[in-house]
Amino acid sequence: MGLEDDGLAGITGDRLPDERRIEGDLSESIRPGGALWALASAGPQLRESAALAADAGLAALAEEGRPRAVVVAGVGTAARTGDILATVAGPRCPVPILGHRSAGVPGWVGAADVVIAVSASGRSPEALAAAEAAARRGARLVAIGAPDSELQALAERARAPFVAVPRRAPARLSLWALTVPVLMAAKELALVSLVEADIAETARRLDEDAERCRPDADAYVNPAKELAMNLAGSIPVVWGSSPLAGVAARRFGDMLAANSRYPVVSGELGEVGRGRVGLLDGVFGSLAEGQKDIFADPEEDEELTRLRIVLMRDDGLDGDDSTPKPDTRRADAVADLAGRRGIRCDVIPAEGGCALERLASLIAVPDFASVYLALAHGLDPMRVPAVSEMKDLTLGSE
Ligand SMILES: O=P(O)(O)OC[C@H]1O[C@](O)(CO)[C@@H](O)[C@@H]1O
Repeated sequence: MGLEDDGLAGITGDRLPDERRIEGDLSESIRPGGALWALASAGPQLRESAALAADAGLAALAEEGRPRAVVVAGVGTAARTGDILATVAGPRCPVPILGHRSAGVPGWVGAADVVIAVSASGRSPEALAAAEAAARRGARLVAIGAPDSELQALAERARAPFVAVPRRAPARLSLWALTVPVLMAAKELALVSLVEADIAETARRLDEDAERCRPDADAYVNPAKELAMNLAGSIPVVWGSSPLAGVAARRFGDMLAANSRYPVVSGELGEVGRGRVGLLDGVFGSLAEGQKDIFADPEEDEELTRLRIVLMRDDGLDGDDSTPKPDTRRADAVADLAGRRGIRCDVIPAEGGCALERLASLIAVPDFASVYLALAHGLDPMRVPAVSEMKDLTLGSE
């Protein structure tokens, strides 16, 4: 499709958010295939993918024992599954887990390694090139993506296991369907301990959060609508207080950019505290808040763009000695810093009894919030013209 067909003409929406848009008729988003429908299917996605992965012959991966390294290859949401694997495996994982976001695989990959190629469509040039390179170099390969895709054909030629994940929604709305097979592959390699109860509890939590965030629940009882309206008109700054919360923060960045079209700053507090936290003192931080004095023109004050912090707070799991306890002082400190400057801050606490569930507890509500924020601006969260145009303009450049 060319620029004229899918360019600026495809962009509709309103610069100013209007809460009435998310309290009204949302039938377009809740019909099968709509954005809210896809997010509400997170729990079922997880269960279905676990069953598909269990039947995909992943046990063959373990035949040659522990690998030297695991490379998760793909782009966008597919690449996020590698970040999730690394955080669920934790810092004591005996082998390195690396995300590879460009075509092919790193130069050192060879027969001692495992490559997990992930692509929701089964078509991304990056994942295809990774699968091809892995097979050529004799690395153990597992591929995850749409059934009957190029990726499946490639995996079959390489006699590698393939987990066929049905494609019912865009990749970013299929995070859980793509993630579970990656985790199950790592489980076969004894790199993560993921028991059935972890999957069941995580899926249950996703179901419960979907219920809390359902379209007919008003903003005062719906945490996603509340978060969306808190962020409306601001520059969201999403910081995670641990490596696990950092993954959730970056995921929220992906969703705010693609669905709500908001510029986002996201990261992990350990790193942020040594540099980026400086933005609290800038034009959109304390300088904007400083305008709130009794002499300020209220209209001008309203027009100022401000930062809004979302703090994803992970205080660790009692009794878990596989992961060092996160340093809670960082989360306290950033909330304090924001308070001193008058910058508003929403805190989302991690809950649950295992890493996967804790991650889900930080991702589910923000995922819904990104869609509600898009809808509040009259934007279609499913159509992202800039992404389609980018694809057109770079076709064949890989
Ligand atoms: O998972 P796939 O199909 O390889 O796509 C990779 C990425 O490309 C996009 O489709 C954008 O081009 C993203 O939405 C997606 O995460």
